[in-house]
Amino acid sequence: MTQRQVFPPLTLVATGLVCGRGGIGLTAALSFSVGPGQCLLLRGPNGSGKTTLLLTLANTVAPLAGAFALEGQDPDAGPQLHHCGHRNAIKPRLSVLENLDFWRAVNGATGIATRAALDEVGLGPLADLDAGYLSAGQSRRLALARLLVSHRSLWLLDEPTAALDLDGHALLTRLIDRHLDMGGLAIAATHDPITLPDPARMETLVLGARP
Ligand SMILES: Nc1ncnc2c1ncn2[C@@H]1O[C@H](COP(=O)(O)OP(=O)(O)OP(=O)(O)O)[C@@H](O)[C@H]1O
Repeated sequence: MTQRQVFPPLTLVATGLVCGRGGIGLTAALSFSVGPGQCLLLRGPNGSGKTTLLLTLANTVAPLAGAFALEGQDPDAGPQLHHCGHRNAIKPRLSVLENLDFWRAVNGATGIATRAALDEVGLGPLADLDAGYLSAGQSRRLALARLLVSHRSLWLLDEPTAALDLDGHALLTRLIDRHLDMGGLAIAATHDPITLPDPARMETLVLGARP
């Protein structure tokens, strides 16, 4: 249950959505909805279209058929989604803090302060290190920190646990759960288990093997 509706109450509705690459369909016609305080887990074998579905919902790849909409959106409210893709989009010559400041400037300073976000993901002590020196898991934590400084209703997360240690998994669970508490919504493609304290908040969509 949503504890306090900080984000606008949006619902992502997909109807007969077929996603693909290069004109080749990867998914069946998908119909689903994700409302405030809900998380949809995307599962399925390699190549089944999880990343492609996320890219489609991020308006990066055009759907082959069907449609989706973020219902309840105020057209004047600016971007409502943040896509956390496979790559961490880190600039190696900038410090960890400068990387996050950059993204906060690009996305709009609507979330929490950059130092607070770094503390939250455990990177506070590394704020002044060149980001190119971060380990794989630390780089992933920096990508997660971008979610916190950006304050977007809809999180699209592609393999968010990649390279994270057990503490990182717990961190991710905590971040998603708090986001849902605030009435946000999340869609996460993952091969790892993600378990929220309230399982009723989470649904799973399994994509099939590629024909
Ligand atoms: N331009 C293209 N033309 C044809 N097929 C493509 C093109 N670009 C990507 N593909 C194929 O589309 C599929 C992409 O799958 P996608 O990355 O969405 O799957 P996934 O479920 O996220 O996989 P994984 O679990 O491995 O991350 C792959 O099989 C890839 O080879």
